[in-house]
Amino acid sequence: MAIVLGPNRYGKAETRLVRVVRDGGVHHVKDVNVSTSLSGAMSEAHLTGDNAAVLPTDTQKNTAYALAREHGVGQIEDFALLLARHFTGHDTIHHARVAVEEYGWNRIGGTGHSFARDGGEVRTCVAHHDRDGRASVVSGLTGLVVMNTTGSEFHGFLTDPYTTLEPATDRILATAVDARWRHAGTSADFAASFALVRGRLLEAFAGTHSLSLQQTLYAMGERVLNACPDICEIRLTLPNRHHFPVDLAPFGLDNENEIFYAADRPYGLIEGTVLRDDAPGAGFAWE
Ligand SMILES: O=c1[nH]c(=O)c2[nH]c(=O)[nH]c2[nH]1
Repeated sequence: MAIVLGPNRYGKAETRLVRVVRDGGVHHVKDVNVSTSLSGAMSEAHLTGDNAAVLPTDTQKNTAYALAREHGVGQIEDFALLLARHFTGHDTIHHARVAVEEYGWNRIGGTGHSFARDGGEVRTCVAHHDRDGRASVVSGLTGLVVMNTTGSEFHGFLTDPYTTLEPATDRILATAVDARWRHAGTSADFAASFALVRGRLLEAFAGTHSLSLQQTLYAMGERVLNACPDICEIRLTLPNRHHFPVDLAPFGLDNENEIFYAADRPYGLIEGTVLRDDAPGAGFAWE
């Protein structure tokens, strides 16, 4: 029996980078969180402590800042690809994974330099690049909180001796959408495609008469794939933010679907992938 080194990677997690571009008195803000993760000829580093192949995580952080200065940030997918491609320019770095989150800021006060953070929604992406020139991009969003106050049912489910859930024919359906979608190529108009996907997700959530969150999930994925030829696969994670009608009978009050307890846990967690049946292989895109 021998003990050997298995898969490994390393990088700088969560480099916070804010870029301010000044157009006279009108400022533009890009607020991102960059995480790099590199792999390659790292055996000696692990086995003998020889660091000759190791590009320090500190350098990786500096590279994010420097390339933002030289090239701007632009669409996070393009910036992530730029960084990933850059790192694989080193002989010892065979593969780079770069994840970027973007936080939105909205203008306030009419000053040109005042902003308020854009709720809890975050735009995301993960780019991969290897030394053979293979690359992939997955875009996404998290924290898109949505609710339908009617148009949602859940009944006809499997029951057993532990079932207490009452069938529902008119319930609140609420979730915080976490969606990630895989592009077939690496050169999309990522701003336009993000806007299109976000719009279709919202449209499908609002427009689907739901018999379950699973059914809504599929409808959302299907709507995105129908609208975006460049996207071949979408993965959705939908926490079911349960809203339970409160029993007000002890107080002599009725409650016709009006007063709810918004529970934060436990929550149902509905996850699924919707893809084209001819989607090209994902390779390392989801790693
Ligand atoms: O849309 C739903 N899907 C479920 O699988 C489920 N399970 C549950 O208790 N409530 C719900 N709602």
